[in-house]
Amino acid sequence: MFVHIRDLHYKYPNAEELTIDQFNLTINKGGITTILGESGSGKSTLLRLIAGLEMPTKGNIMVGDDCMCSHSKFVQPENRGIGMVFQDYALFPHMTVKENIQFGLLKWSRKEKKTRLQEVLELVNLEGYDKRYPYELSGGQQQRVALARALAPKPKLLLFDEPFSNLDADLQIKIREELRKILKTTGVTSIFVTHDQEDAQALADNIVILRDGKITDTGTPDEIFGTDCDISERLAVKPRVLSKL
Ligand SMILES: Nc1ncnc2c1ncn2[C@@H]1O[C@H](COP(=O)(O)OP(=O)(O)OP(=O)(O)O)[C@@H](O)[C@H]1O
Repeated sequence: MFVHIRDLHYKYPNAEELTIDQFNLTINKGGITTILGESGSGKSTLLRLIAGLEMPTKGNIMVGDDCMCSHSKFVQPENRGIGMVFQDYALFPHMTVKENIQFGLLKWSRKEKKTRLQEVLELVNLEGYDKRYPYELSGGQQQRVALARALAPKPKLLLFDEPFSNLDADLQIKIREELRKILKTTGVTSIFVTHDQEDAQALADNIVILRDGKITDTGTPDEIFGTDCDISERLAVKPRVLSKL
């Protein structure tokens, strides 16, 4: 599913300034795009707008045939074909891996649910873990369950908000390599937000650099990081924004 963001502006009702300012972006079907920016640059806000959890103040976001603008009605992301993975995994602690993964498959038949559970467990390399509870899993395994749960309903678009920030450095490298392979196998369009340049470089087909709610640069990882130019200047958030955190 392609994503087309046109002239997007967003201001929180209680804020004085725009958090997202004249943002334009097209993401092709099947692509992996990373939004890279420092704390306070507007990454999570942008992701919430794409998910339809906030509506634009101005401009619009097309996710496939679905257009969101200032007067759109709220629709649950999963009903728009959008899956989300957060940094804290957001697994239900009282549910097994199987129950967590099948949670979003309410309308599926028993047989379809069983087949899909096996498919996604295989995809994330967790066959045989279906009866475990989240507290019986390592951080990396919990992250893979969160991914399996997001993939289970066959979303057309997957959104990731700092998905690796709770993992240690070695596991982070391993999981992001696995994740890139899984996403390319499924062909799902994906958007990551992160402040981590290595995540952005290792995962993305395309990188968008966000600063104070505006795009300062876009390109492939080679185009963004392949120069001698220090990108910290392009990432730096103005102190006045940081002072609000
Ligand atoms: N509910 C809110 N009301 C008013 N301002 C908000 C609200 N949520 C976030 N902001 C402000 O919007 C700006 C962007 O916040 P956002 O969470 O999108 O940034 P971020 O890049 O995801 O940061 P981080 O990496 O720290 O999560 C910040 O200045 C923040 O203070």
